[in-house]
Amino acid sequence: MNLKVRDLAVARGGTPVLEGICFDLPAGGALVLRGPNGCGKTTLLRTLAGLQPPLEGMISAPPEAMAYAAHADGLKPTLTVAENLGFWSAIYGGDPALGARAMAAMNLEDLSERAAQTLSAGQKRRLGLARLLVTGRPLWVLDEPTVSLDAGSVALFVAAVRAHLAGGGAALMATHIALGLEEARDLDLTAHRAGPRAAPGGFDEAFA
Ligand SMILES: Nc1ncnc2c1ncn2[C@@H]1O[C@H](COP(=O)(O)OP(=O)(O)OP(=O)(O)O)[C@@H](O)[C@H]1O
Repeated sequence: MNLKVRDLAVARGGTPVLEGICFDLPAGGALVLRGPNGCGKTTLLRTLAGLQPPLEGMISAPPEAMAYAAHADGLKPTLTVAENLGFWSAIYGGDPALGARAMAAMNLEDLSERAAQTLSAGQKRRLGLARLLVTGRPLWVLDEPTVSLDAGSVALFVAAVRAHLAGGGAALMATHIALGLEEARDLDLTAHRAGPRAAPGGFDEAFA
């Protein structure tokens, strides 16, 4: 599935943050959002994933096409690793066999019977990323996916992304690190910071 974004403007807490965002993300492609802390990467990803409405602009793909992995891993703390993946597989209507593949891909097999709440931060993150693999959704929307991961786990993550792209998926992610995913394009958001806007229905509009 191709994702087209045109003239997108997004806000956080009622304040415009970014505007004029345009990009194409074709099947098999990866795009990395770059920009300093607070520039609006998370806000843009949340908007694309359908968690908040855009101020304006067009997003061609529906949220149902996307698997969103936020800062919080969204794990069920009292369920085991295997049960978490089974839970998410059932939610997304995916193939239950994908759970075993996801565990292998993110090196979770030895932890399969451990409750998620007993995992280390990096292990929890690996489980959060394994969740992507059971969704069966074509567009991965990832916010700082490598936080807490060691170098070996970053490599596993990059391999999982590459496999997803090779299968016709696409990935959009915000990260501050160099992933070694050479095929990914960068989108620098610095030039898209939103300027001040007239409030709709304000003095100028009412009396012009
Ligand atoms: N819940 C909130 N209410 C109001 N403003 C918020 C809220 N969350 C974030 N913001 C503000 O919105 C702006 C964009 O934040 P956002 O989290 O999208 O940036 P970011 O580029 O993802 O940052 P970082 O690299 O630090 O993760 C920032 O100025 C931030 O302070």
